[in-house]
Amino acid sequence: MLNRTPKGTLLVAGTTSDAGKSVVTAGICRWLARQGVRVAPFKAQNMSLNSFVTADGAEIGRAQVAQAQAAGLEPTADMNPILLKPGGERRSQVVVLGKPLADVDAMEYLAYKDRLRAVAIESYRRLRAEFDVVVCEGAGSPAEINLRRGDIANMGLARAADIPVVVVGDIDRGGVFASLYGTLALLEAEDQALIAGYLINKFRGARELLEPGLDTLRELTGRRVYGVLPWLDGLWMDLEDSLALDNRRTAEPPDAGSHTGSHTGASLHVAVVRYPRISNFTDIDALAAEPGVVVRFVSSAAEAAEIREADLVVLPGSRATVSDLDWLRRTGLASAVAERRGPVLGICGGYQMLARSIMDEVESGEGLVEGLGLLPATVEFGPEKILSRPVGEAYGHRVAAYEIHHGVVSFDGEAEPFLDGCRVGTVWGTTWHGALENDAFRRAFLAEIASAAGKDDFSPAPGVSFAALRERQLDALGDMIERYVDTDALLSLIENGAPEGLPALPPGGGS
Ligand SMILES: NC(=O)CC[C@H](N)C(=O)O
Repeated sequence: MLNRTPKGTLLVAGTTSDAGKSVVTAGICRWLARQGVRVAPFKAQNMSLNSFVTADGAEIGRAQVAQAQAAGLEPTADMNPILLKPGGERRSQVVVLGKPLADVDAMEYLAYKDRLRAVAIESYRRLRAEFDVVVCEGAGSPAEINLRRGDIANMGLARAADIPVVVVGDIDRGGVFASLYGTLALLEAEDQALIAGYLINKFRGARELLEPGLDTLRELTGRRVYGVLPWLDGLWMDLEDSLALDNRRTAEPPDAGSHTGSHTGASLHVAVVRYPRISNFTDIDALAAEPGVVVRFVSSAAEAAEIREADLVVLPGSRATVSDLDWLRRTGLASAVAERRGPVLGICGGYQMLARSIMDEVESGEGLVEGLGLLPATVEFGPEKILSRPVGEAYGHRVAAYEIHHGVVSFDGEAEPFLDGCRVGTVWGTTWHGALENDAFRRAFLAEIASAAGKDDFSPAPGVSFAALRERQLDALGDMIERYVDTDALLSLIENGAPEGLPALPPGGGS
């Protein structure tokens, strides 16, 4: 426990996307919360297709939800006031304080920026008023100098609210010294004055070998290295965006611990279709967490065999149902799905694809489109976005879930109800995200899938608690901060702001 209540703030920036900002922010939140500090996470602007619905029906990025949990809080819209959900190469839906505001291309978005900066700063100020500490997460890199003028999430925020900044660099990807140095040096002097120092992330190897580089970095920049964080396996749950998923072929099981018991029978193979606009892929994490369930992502025609051979195929959520369905057809994966006899589960966008027809003047503007026709259902897109936290039942177990969609599915009497959706034979569809996180339901569903796939001997492990896994991950991140960060120095930065007299480096900081 700390001998005082620290009050203050910090912004965690990164040299690149996926440098580990979300993980570090979550870790700092958990570390502070464990010491009785009332801390809240904040990310002014997030670009992600993994989102969640707060208790009062606001849509925010999933990473801020995990960080709120790390802080012991219910998530609120203020923690991520602006969420950009890319739907095409250049277009995004702009979600402001949890509700969709507009669908814009990258140029049109510039016109919104001043207004949105004010919205974000108001959210930040509300959190500051309510909590002792606010830990902000930047977006991308603060040295995207082409975007600096309109910036809301990095130095634009830090300058507007006088927030000290630490920059996280990913040493595993290489070039960490150049990117840490260059990120600072490209910024203008006033921005540089807020960059207090660095965190090296994802380090594997001998610390002694790193030390000379750290010394040089300190000398060249006049700044601290607050810590060197180790490479940690399996700490990705909820804290990644879809960009990071590009590198992943399998959903790694988190460390389930020894208390969960084991499954019986042969492994169950799950193939998850990774379309270009896959959304809410955190739905898959609960499957990957089950011992004996092997999850693979399928994203090209070359992998069609996986679709044919898997025990279960999952069509997950999609931010662009009609164009992802078109992609499914062009890759030939659609016919592989249609030819299957074994289980298929469609979730939200994936459920919509399984319908007979999709009427969409809203998301794609394509009008009437033929679906895969595996379920006796039709979809009608509406302008209003449905954001809710439904609770229902299946297989005699309570299921708490969340919904994020414009498309409304209706099904006819041939189908049996399943959650809010339906089932015919070995094809299941639901609009609900997060259903698989409900442990008893997930086990019952997996047992049913196993028998439908002819693996009657499979029986899921009796004791996996998905909520407990999340908690353990957050604890591990809190431990990481406690162990590998100079926490006294970090606390002093949070309380006192960036030290006076930090040198400004050329070229950004003058000659
Ligand atoms: N969450 C989802 O999969 C959304 C599906 C679809 N894009 C819709 O808005 O209706």
